[in-house]
Formats: sequence, structure tokens, C-alpha cells
Amino acid sequence: MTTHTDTIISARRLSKRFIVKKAPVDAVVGLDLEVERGELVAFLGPNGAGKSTSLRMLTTLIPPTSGQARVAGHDIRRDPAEVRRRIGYIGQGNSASQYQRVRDELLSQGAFYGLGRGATRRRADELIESLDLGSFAKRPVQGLSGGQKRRVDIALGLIHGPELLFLDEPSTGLDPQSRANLWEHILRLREEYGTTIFLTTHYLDEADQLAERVMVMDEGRMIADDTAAGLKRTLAGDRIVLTLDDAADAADAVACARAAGASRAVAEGRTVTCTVDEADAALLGLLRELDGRGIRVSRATLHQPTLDDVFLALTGRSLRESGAAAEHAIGQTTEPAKAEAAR
Ligand SMILES: Nc1ncnc2c1ncn2[C@@H]1O[C@H](COP(=O)(O)OP(=O)(O)OP(=O)(O)O)[C@@H](O)[C@H]1O
Repeated sequence: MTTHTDTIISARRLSKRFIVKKAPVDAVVGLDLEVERGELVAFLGPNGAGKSTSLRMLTTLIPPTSGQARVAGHDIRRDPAEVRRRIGYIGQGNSASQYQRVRDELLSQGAFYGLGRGATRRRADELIESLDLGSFAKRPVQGLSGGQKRRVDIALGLIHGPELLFLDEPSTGLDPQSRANLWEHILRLREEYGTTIFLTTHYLDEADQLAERVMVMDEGRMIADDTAAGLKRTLAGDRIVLTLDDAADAADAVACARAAGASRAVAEGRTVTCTVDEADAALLGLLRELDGRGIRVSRATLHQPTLDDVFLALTGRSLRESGAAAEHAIGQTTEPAKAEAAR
């Protein structure tokens, strides 16, 4: 059981209002959240949802308009310097200077945090090893690939041994292989140092597979907070998609699916989509029922829910179509889990 002392981030009614051309923009509205020490939490949401603004408040880069938060044991308003000492923050832009060599950049960062020379060198070499920077540690940052630069950024964020690391879209812009490689490193670091990680991402699959907890933000508000599996179970459900031989049967098929326990059934042309608790178990009964009524089905597929289905259930919009998430979403798992011809 977690105790109060395990809480590393705690925010209450945290809000940020910007004034743009005299008009208010409520970037974050009444954010409540708790993160326990050692957790890996992802903030997921479309462009403009308020993820970065939340991170920037929690890392003391900008003050909240109202509300409060304690991060790593200190109040973000009263003790911002204490908070900063205990956290690492890697923003969306590349924080490394372009001209310094990688190892020198790490040493400068250690000096910036007031670490002694010996301690800085030890820590820099440790991170060079953990993050596999050895082969380019003596090269200037500007010549590195996107994935290599991102790993240097992460080393910079960890040089002072923070207990908590904030990563704002760490893998945006990287190709799938570099993303996988970066994640391997992030997970290994976490294992080695037990660092709590709080990150923002557009990538649905990344949040789904890697985060232990997913917080979904939309229009400045947190709209869900659970494990990916929990969100999918409670908010999305499995789907059965039927293709009928004849579109004229669609209304009957929808009624039949509802009678068979589907929580939602809609038709579009010859396609009927039903949301059910367990598609595996529901499919056979549904097909039998349709057969009994003389409704011919040419194809039936089962779909496991994705976090996009969760977002759709919560907001009525697809996360992939809401801004850049569309461009970023790759490797999604919306493919039919199983397909079988009914007849
Ligand atoms: N410094 C600022 N001045 C004015 N408005 C801002 C500022 N920073 C953010 N905003 C606005 O606040 C809202 C939330 O922006 P934020 O960057 O937090 O969203 P986000 O979820 O991180 O988006 P993205 O995924 O695109 O990074 C947006 O409407 C944005 O235009």
C-alpha cells in the first residue's frame, strides 16, 4: 500500500491562464494529480491540451495562475529552487549546445548544478555508459542524429541525480527505431536509478505499452487517469464489426446486437459496429442470433480497443485526428485481432 510519503508529485486545482491579445486562454484548468515515487506516468492528449503547460508549472518554469503543487517534497511557489535541485526537465527543444562536445557538455551541466569536479566526471561517465553515448562522447553535439541528441538531452537532465525526471515529448520526431532505442535507454535508467518519470506524449502506442499510468488531458482538463488496460476496459470495450450481405438488414442487425447485450451498436451502409464487454464470447451468440433471423453476414472482425478508442469515448473525437497526434501516431494496434467469415 502506498503511503503519503511515497507521493512525489501532488497538485491541487492547478490552473494556468494566459492572456493572448487581451483574451484569456485557459491552458490548464483545475488540475488535480498525484504521482507516487518510482512511477512511470504518461500525459496523453492532442495539441494544445495543456500538457506542456502543466509540466512547465510542475517544474517551476512558469507560475500557476491559481492552485498549488508539491513536487519532490517542496512547494512549487514557495521553494522553486529546492524543487529544481531535485528534478530533471527535458523540454521539447534540444537543450544541448550545438558546438560543445558531448562529454564537455555534461561536465558544464554538472558545474551548473554545483557538483564537484570529481563527482561530475564520475556521473558523466556513468551516464555516457548507461545511455550508450561512448562512441560519440568526444564529438560536437551538432553532428549527432536526432535520437543521439535526445539521449544526450536525457543525460543532461540526469547529471545531478534527480529523483524525478520530466520529459516533454521525448520521442517526437524520431523514427520508430530511434524511438524504440530511446525507450530501451529510458527504461534501463529507471531500473538502475529508480527515477520517477513523468512524460508527455502524442504517441498512443508509447503511452499504452510503456507507461504504468496514463493521464489523458483535453482542453486544459484531465479527463481520465488509470492504467492503459483499465481505461480501455472501462471506457472503450471490445468491438465487433460485421459486414452484412444486404444493407437493408442493417437496422435489424443493430436491434439484434443490442438485444444480445451490445452497449452500443451502429450501422453505416452494410457495416454494423457493436461495442461489447468480451468480443470473443459475444461473437458466436450474435452470429447465431443473426442467422436465426435470416440476416446474412459475409465478414466479422474483432477489435481490441486502443487508447484512441478511449479518447473517442471520452470526447467524441479521435485523438489521431486532433492535431499533430494524427501525424505522430504510428504502429497503432487497431488491426482486427481476429477475422473470420461467418458463412
Ligand atoms: N506562453 C504562452 N502564451 C500564450 N498561450 C500559451 C502559451 N503557452 C501555451 N499556450 C496555450 O495554452 C494552450 C495549451 O498549450 P500546451 O503547449 O500546454 O499544450 P500541449 O498539450 O502541450 O500541446 P502540444 O502537444 O502541441 O505540445 C494552447 O492553447 C496554447 O496555445
